[in-house]
Amino acid sequence: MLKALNIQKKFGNLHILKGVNLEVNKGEIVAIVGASGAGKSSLLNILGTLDKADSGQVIIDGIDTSALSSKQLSAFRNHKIGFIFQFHHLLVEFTALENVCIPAYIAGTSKALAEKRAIELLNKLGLGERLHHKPAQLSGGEQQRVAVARALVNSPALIFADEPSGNLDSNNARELHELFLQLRDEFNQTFIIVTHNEDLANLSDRKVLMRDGLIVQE
Ligand SMILES: Nc1ncnc2c1ncn2[C@@H]1O[C@H](COP(=O)(O)OP(=O)(O)OP(=O)(O)O)[C@@H](O)[C@H]1O
Repeated sequence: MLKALNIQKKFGNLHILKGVNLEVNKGEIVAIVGASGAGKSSLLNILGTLDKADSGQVIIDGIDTSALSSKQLSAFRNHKIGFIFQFHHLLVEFTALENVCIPAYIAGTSKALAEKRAIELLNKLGLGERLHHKPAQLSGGEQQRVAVARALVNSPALIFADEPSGNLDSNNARELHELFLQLRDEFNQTFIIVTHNEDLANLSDRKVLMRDGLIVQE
């Protein structure tokens, strides 16, 4: 599903990633853990094609992403990758349903089909009664579940999450973690998650420990 080969990244004089190799299989939940500053978010951004490595390759679903132009890469991200961040980044002036539909519209899906898929997902995530609420009218946990539905709407091959439960209380965090397991079990969904949350790291299929720009244990 994903293969990263010898990923290197420098910011100025700082050597942030020093040759990271990682392989992730379909249907796997992989947690990237490690101390603050180890390079976890930098790695996630490169694996998710939001940032470019100085050298090395990221191959997703058999496609070498380093060979894609920026336009091809945008389309690739829209179709193949879903993102969930610590702060949900929902658009405040749009409803839950509209927020979930937006990536589908960008992918060229018709309004009818996008809404059908979005409603299915929002129902599944327990938000069937909240379709027309705007983010400010939703709880933090609900907002994050809308962000999960948005990440799923184009049926991505891979979901990247950076501290997805970092902004949630323990009950909402637990519910979100259970949702990830359910999506893995039902849809064989693949997740790569950066987290400091030990519960989430422990329930993942594999923990990858980063230290000082390298994976030190898989
Ligand atoms: N755009 C940037 N420019 C310069 N330095 C950066 C940039 N992004 C990250 N860094 C530096 O790279 C190092 C790794 O940062 P990164 O955010 O990947 O760590 P992390 O392991 O995710 O940390 P945390 O757990 O605190 O989020 C840090 O020293 C950070 O200051």
